Amino acid sequence: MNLKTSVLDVPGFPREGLHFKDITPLFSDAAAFARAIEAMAEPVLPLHPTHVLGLESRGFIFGSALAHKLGLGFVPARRAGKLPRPVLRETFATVCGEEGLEIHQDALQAGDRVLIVDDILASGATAAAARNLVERAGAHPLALTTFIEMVGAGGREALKGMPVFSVLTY
Ligand SMILES: O=P(O)(O)OC[C@H]1O[C@H](OP(=O)(O)OP(=O)(O)O)[C@H](O)[C@@H]1O
Ligand SMILES: Nc1ncnc2[nH]cnc12
Repeated sequence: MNLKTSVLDVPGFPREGLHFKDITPLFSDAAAFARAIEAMAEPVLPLHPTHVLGLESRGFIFGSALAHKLGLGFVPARRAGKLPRPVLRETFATVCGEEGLEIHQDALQAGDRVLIVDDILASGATAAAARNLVERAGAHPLALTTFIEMVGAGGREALKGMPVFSVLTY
């Protein structure tokens, strides 16, 4: 199965000069979505994660499916201001301005082995913020698993020292 047929290229979105990868066709195709989750699960099984940290919002879709498949708890990393109880917050720069990512202060504990899950790795700013949150919580960031990796966008460099697994590269 060629999963690239489930990803549509949208030049000019969300603005001129950017090239958006639309993965909604993957989600609506049960067989393709299942194959994507299998491909994301396979390399991380030997790491023995205890939790999945899913990054808002498309990382929630992959992350919750993966957590279910692996029998793990799911922790959401949300945009700033969305979680109701005390949080840890990391801010980072994106092409659209400054963003904040938060987890509940009590979401992870020392000794937890956390798999960070997102839909796409580009500059790595989002995943690096997530890794910092895991470390600040006293837990261990095991790896990032992402469906798409934009090679040459700086993601691997931003996550130096942490394994990165991706299913599709562009
Ligand atoms: O590696 P980076 O340069 O940080 O880019 C990757 C991030 O960009 C997208 O998030 P977006 O803000 O578009 O969120 P969404 O999933 O809610 O659409 C994507 O879901 C990743 O989280
Ligand atoms: N090229 C891209 N397509 C979709 N989401 C993204 N997030 C960062 N880069 C992206």
